[in-house]
Amino acid sequence: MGSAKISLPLYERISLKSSIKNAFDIIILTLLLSILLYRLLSLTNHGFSWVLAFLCELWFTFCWLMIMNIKWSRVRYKTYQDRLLQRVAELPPVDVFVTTADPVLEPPIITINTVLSLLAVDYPAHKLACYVSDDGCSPLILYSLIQASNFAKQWIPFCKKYNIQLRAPFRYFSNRNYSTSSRENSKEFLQEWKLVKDEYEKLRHKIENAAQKPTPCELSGEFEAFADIERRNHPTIIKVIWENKERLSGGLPHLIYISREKHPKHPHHYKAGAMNVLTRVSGLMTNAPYMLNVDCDMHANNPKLFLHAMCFLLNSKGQNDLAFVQFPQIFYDGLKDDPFGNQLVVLFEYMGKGAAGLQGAFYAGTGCFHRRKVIYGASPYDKQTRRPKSTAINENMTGEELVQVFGSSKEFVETAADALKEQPADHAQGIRKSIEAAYQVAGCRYEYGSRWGSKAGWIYGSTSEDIQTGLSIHARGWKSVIYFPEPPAFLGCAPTSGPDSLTQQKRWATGLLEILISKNCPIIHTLFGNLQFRQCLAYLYLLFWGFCSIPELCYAILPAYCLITNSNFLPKLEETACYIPIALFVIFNLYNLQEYIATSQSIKAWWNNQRMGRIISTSAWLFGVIRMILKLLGISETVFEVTQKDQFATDDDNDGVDARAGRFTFDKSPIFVPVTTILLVQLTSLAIGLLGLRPPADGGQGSGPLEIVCSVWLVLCLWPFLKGMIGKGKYGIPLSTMSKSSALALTFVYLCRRSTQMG
Ligand SMILES: O=c1ccn([C@@H]2O[C@H](COP(=O)(O)OP(=O)(O)O[C@H]3O[C@H](CO)[C@@H](O)[C@H](O)[C@H]3O)[C@@H](O)[C@H]2O)c(=O)[nH]1
Ligand SMILES: [Mn+2]
Repeated sequence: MGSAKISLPLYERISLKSSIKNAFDIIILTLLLSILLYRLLSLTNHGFSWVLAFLCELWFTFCWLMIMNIKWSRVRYKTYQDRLLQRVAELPPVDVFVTTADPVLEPPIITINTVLSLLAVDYPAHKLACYVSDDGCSPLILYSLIQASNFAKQWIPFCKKYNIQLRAPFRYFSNRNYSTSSRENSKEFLQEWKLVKDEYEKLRHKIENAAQKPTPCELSGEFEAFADIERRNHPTIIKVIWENKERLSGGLPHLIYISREKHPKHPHHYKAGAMNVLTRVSGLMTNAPYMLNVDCDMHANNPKLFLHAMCFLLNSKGQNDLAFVQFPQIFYDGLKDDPFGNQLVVLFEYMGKGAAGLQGAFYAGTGCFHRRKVIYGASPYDKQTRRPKSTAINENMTGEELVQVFGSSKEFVETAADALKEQPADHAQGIRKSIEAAYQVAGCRYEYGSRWGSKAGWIYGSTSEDIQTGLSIHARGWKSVIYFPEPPAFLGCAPTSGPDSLTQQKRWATGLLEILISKNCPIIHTLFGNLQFRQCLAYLYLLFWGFCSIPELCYAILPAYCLITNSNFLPKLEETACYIPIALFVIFNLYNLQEYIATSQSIKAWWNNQRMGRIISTSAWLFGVIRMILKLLGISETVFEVTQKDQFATDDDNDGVDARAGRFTFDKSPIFVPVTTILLVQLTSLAIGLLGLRPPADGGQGSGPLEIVCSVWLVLCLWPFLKGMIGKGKYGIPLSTMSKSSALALTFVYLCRRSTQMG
């Protein structure tokens, strides 16, 4: 092996700068600034609506600047796996974490498919350990994992022998189109295929049957710990389901089940808490220098994904300050044309790759490889001094300092010291030797008096623990990348209903605002830490999502207000200035549409996303703000509401998916009130405007066609709600929501009318 080869980089970073796109960004910015200027110059001739419009547009311009900041430095990467295998004699160990929280919302069959896909990746099995955290403390999950590990003994050799690409069995067996190679058509293969498929079907039935029963099996033996326990009040349960004792590279990786202790009196910090328990228990058992974390619904879709990640993490040149490798969240069996705007393709393509071109990609909570020492709170080396940038947590800490940060478990603190020094773990005694210590560090009181959740591990205090944790990593000066391999590394489930998407967005908005008002605010990290200025702006763009609801709401109400009061907030068609908003509207939407087309999505998907954008910002994000205020006032705590995961196609086609699946459904939740109200207000104002019921205009400033166009556009955006007004059952807006919204809409119309009479 020549030394020239050794020095070849394992990945390449390619800039995606596009001057055409930048030109359009600038055109849009110029138009926004022109509107602002026009409003300032004509402020004296106009009243309240003009000022409000100005303030909203000021906010939109600010947001646009932040968006430009992210998009202007987009990068993509390319990895060289062949060089990796030439360069490293031995691949490093990786601990894999899977989190699940509710056996009903997250069916175990989905979780075990994720686990099976990860156990079967192309990576030496004795370097892998898979830890499953079950926050639902469900014997069904343990039962399913035990069954799955038996099946794995057939599944993994089968995948490796025939080099199967899709290693989540439910996906593989529902999709056979690509098995075209001659080997895969041999008689031997077909026989084995049939055998494995039958075994998988048996496994599936076993789990489905077990799910029907109150308990999956008798709660004795391995399951005794689950007898007489409550989900929110129970001791720790840890089970080593499988240990690769002989440390065979072709064997089955370790598989460990963990349900951490819970007690109503002690906060458990949702997913972040679960991740920290996984971190500690794995530290005791295997202490791999790298860890991969995935949500239970995100199966591995590319068997080489670990090698891709290692190309980044082991590339000596950039190695020193690269903290994590994120893979994008991509969803399988998404509904046609993304009716609920939750497939996030454009978000990852532009914002993900954009942030990667700054200090680093955002951590998205799943599909991410971390360095253990980074999660433990270490800082990167300063290039000049060759010392860690910040001295708080580092490899030279004394035993006492380690205890202050990592808690009182002597065993764990020893492993943490090794992890910080990047010293390989000693596996001689097997993983069961530390089981007692593992019970201790999984206890609900363990973290008191330590720095878990503040300086070490996943950071607490936000329901968007992913962004918060990534931010604290970047704040120490680390970098990160996002990589889009082909085929995608992971595929997961997106929420399959309108309400679920709104709940998810509400949680995100709340969590992001929680970060903004915490001491983890990016502005503080830029002033006093190592967060780069442009990266800070990129974070602010995300953290402000919730606040966008207020200008969006005001701007949505403006055309209606103008139609009802016969005033205007946009220039008249006679004025040349009217071309500014018209041009902005057309160019902005075409620009946005182009991003959907460039990512191979349909025009309908663009339309659905932009319309969900209006719905989400005026409902879910608004509730995010309300939740944050309630938390600030100490009235209620924020909670992590787990998203329902559905498994679609188990048969050969997915046309079987209900044609109505994309239709919006409603329930009694107050989250539907604002949008319903906006719609009612638009309809009323259009009726007033079109039927000539407007009051006389004040000095020739009456509303014009542009206000009508805005109002009609909004009605089109809120079409699912219009359908909901006449829909029945779950497709209809409940009467209680309708009455609340009607009352609000009537009050609004009345107030508008009164203001004209008084004015
Ligand atoms: O108390 C809890 C709550 C949730 N989870 C797990 O957290 C994961 C994410 O939950 P999900 O309901 O799927 O939320 P999503 O909105 O789909 O998740 C996105 O947003 C979250 C932050 O809001 C991130 O943690 C996720 O990684 C990211 O995919 C799942 O594996 C859950 O099992 C727990 O382990 N414990
Ligand atoms: Mn999810």
